[in-house]
Amino acid sequence: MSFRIQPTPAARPNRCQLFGPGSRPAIFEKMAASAADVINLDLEDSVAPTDKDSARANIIQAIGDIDWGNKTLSVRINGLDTPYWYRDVVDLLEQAGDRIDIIMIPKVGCAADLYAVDALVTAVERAKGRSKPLGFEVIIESAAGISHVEEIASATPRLQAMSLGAADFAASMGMATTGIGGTQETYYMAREGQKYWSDPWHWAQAAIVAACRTHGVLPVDGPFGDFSDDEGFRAQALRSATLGMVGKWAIHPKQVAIANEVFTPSDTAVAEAREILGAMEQAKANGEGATVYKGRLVDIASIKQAEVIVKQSEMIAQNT
Ligand SMILES: CC(=O)SCCNC(=O)CCNC(=O)[C@H](O)C(C)(C)COP(=O)(O)OP(=O)(O)OC[C@H]1O[C@@H](n2cnc3c(N)ncnc32)[C@H](O)[C@@H]1OP(=O)(O)O
Ligand SMILES: O=CC(=O)O
Ligand SMILES: [Mg+2]
Repeated sequence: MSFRIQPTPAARPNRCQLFGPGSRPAIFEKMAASAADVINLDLEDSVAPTDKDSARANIIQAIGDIDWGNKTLSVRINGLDTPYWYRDVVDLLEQAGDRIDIIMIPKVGCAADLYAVDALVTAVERAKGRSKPLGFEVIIESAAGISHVEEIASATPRLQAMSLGAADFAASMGMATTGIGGTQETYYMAREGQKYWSDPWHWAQAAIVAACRTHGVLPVDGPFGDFSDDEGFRAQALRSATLGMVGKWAIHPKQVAIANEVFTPSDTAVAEAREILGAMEQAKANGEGATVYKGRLVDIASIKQAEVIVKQSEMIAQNT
């Protein structure tokens, strides 16, 4: 381990973030009743420009009126290149009360974007005497965002989570696709007449996970647009979990259960992790740093791997 210890991210479940347009208040109660850990009420791209003001008013009303239980409640504000974002921040902080936990800042391109929002949020919080500091989450969904991902991850102590936004990311990168996440038909290797599909999101996800883990931020996989494709959603979520992400967005309620299942360590995985910890306890008692578990090497690094699974499982059990 480096002299600098890797910080621990917020200890809260973030297996699924369920989105809904702020211009569709009829679904807010359904979102609150869902099994998602995080609710994202949207003011940005699912809301038409003509509906921005009414969507903001809907969300402010609903934050106070609806029982959101123990969910993390987040509002996605508009991007810093729009005329809407400052009004989103000011009205939410001045009118929505303390129940809002986080704002999600889209299309972040550099640390200075977060500095600007932090300055505004801090001023309004001080003016209003808000007792609970507002958290931030960001979406990496542009060429600039992925290029500056590490400085963004370290930009402010308010930052709790960072998502990959596959739709805008693809557009910004000039990728030849209209698909939102998942397998891309044209991204394959060919050998002996067979196609072998590859994962065009992998490198961006890995960069996000590394930046997040360096700075104690939760790495999250963003939307999977084809909500009729459960198998595709599950495969994408499994790849994200394997890379170190802690959860995934749902853009339709049917995706929530799959995300929760994938990002909750299974009983089998937890049992095996505990057995590895037991095997290493025994090894330690024997004065050994390494031993054999089910025919494979386990050593002191295996303790840390097993602890990731056990701690995640315990944290979820304690908070859901
Ligand atoms: C690229 C990005 O930025 S993604 C993030 C921004 N996008 C969003 O927020 C979009 C969120 N999703 C939606 O708006 C909707 O789910 C849509 C438009 C995709 C589909 O909506 P519908 O056509 O109503 O879906 P469908 O008919 O299958 O809905 C089934 C039920 O789930 C409800 N429902 C639909 N979406 C949601 C949601 N996001 N949250 C909670 N409930 C929902 C419907 O009201 C319906 O309820 P009912 O059975 O009581 O009538
Ligand atoms: O905002 C999300 C995206 O995929 O774009
Ligand atoms: Mg986007």
